[in-house]
Amino acid sequence: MMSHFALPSGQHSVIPKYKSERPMWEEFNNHPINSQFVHSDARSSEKNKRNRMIADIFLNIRIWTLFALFGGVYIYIQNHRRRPPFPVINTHANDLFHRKANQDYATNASALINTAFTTHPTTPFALALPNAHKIILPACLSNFVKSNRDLDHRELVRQDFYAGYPGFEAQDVLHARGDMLLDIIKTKLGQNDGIMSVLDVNLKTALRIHWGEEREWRTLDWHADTTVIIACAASSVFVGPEKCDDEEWLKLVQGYVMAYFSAVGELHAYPAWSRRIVQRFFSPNASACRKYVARARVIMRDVVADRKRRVEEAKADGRDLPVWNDALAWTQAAPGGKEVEAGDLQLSLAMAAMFTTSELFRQALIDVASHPDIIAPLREEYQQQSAKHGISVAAANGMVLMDSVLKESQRRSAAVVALERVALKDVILPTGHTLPRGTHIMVDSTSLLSPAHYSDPESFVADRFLRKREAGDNFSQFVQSGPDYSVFGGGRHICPGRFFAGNELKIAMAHVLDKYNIRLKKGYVSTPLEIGVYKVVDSKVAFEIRRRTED
Ligand code: HEM
Repeated sequence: MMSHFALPSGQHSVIPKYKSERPMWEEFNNHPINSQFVHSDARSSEKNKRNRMIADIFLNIRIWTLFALFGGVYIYIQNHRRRPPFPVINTHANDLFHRKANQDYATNASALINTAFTTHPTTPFALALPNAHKIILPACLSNFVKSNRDLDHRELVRQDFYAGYPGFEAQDVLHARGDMLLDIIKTKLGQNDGIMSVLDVNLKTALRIHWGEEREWRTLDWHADTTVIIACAASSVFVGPEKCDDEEWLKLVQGYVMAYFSAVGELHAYPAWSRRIVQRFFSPNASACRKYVARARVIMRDVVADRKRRVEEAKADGRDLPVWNDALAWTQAAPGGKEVEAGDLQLSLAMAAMFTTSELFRQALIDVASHPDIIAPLREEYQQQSAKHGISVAAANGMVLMDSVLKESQRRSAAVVALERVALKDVILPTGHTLPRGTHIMVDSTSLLSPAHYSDPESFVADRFLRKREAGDNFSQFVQSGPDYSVFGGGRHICPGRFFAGNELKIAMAHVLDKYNIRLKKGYVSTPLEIGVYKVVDSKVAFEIRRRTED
């Protein structure tokens, strides 16, 4: 994965290479200058004495008893401290190291939650995750959670995703206390006609390069060939023309996102006290993150310097100044933007946008390929809208069937919880229960697959949300959040990137359907994979494509 990395030129000359494989202290003792102070016989008898002392310590039963005692007290305190003031639904007797609880969580979370609601229909209960207890609140509290300012999303993400650890700087930037990046996402990315044509051109190019022009059926390299399409589209708007189709940059952002989320998953499994040590010294994914950050900073500093140079040259020549319409330019122009490493900003955008959007792209592709009768109406809708409005926000807004398809795919592949928050102080719930400060909460979202809310909830119904929308339901558009639909969150933390994600996905899906025939391998039935309370799109799909002849 790292082979594409060239270290910044000249770096080897500033970092002196340590010349010996021996431990540093051994070198110190053996160095002529130091050894002259110690006579060699005296030195060896000293060494023997020291070795005997170490052996004595390790063979001493009292020392081991002390170790065991401290260990036991530590585990007791940890378990005691971690116990929440609500019933835990995956607790087991004699499960000292939470192995059974973790196993239950990993393989059976949604069933556990559904069962728990039969005994606690309107009151909170707790779910033990490998890194913390999470309190699950009933969906009837979702509006309370969305509007309560003492229940914070950003602080939760900072805690759960280890902001402040070296290599995880993208997280620090994304969930920093200021609003610079969020404002840019909200104001510049969402409803900006200027970026629609950029997305359009780059998606066409990305599909031609990565999916090809082959007129015979072939199977995609599913994960890589779908992620790269979203990476190219997003990069065209985030980093701009210099790097949006640069192979090293595209690999870097995809590699960082993958390494970062893998490292976070690994760290969850370690006790809190050891995570910084593991992250710093024993996690290859975290170490990859540090290298990616260092390289991203170098690349982005060069791009920023080059842009500055071009502006200066244009000024000197009396030419019109060059203008860039991308997140790099917007952040550079924003107050405080220049103080943040441009590389970190880019990685943080990639982290927020890449995984979420490419997962939904994959799910929508699977759903549409599994329901081929919907393909012709979707193609027709795109043709009509682009003929009427050109490639624009208005055209994307007019793609109402595609909007419904995306929301339906999202409904079926969403996590069984939403609205993850941490209590910044003690919070009294409308149920009368108190959430102590520091409590992590999630709100039940199992209604997304409940027959009480959706007829035939397990099935993909392409126009389900379109019909609701036509019947006057205000919460049925892709970007809308409602009391029972919080896949983009809600309240002041609602995902600011949802408009951009919607536009990007609509154009990406339209181009795929316009240019390719798509299908799943014959007989293949795909379902999302549940990992705890989250779901990931089927990663093993044999997804087949063929370039269409009509153009
Ligand atoms: C299908 C794609 C996406 C999904 C499903 C998604 C989902 C979410 C969710 C669930 C939240 C938490 C909201 C809450 O709990 O109230 C969130 C927050 C956020 N999202 Fe997205 N997101 C997507 C795409 C994007 C994109 C494309 C961007 C950026 C360009 C983005 C940027 C952010 C940011 C910055 C936050 C933090 C907001 C805050 O803390 O106030 N997201 N997203």
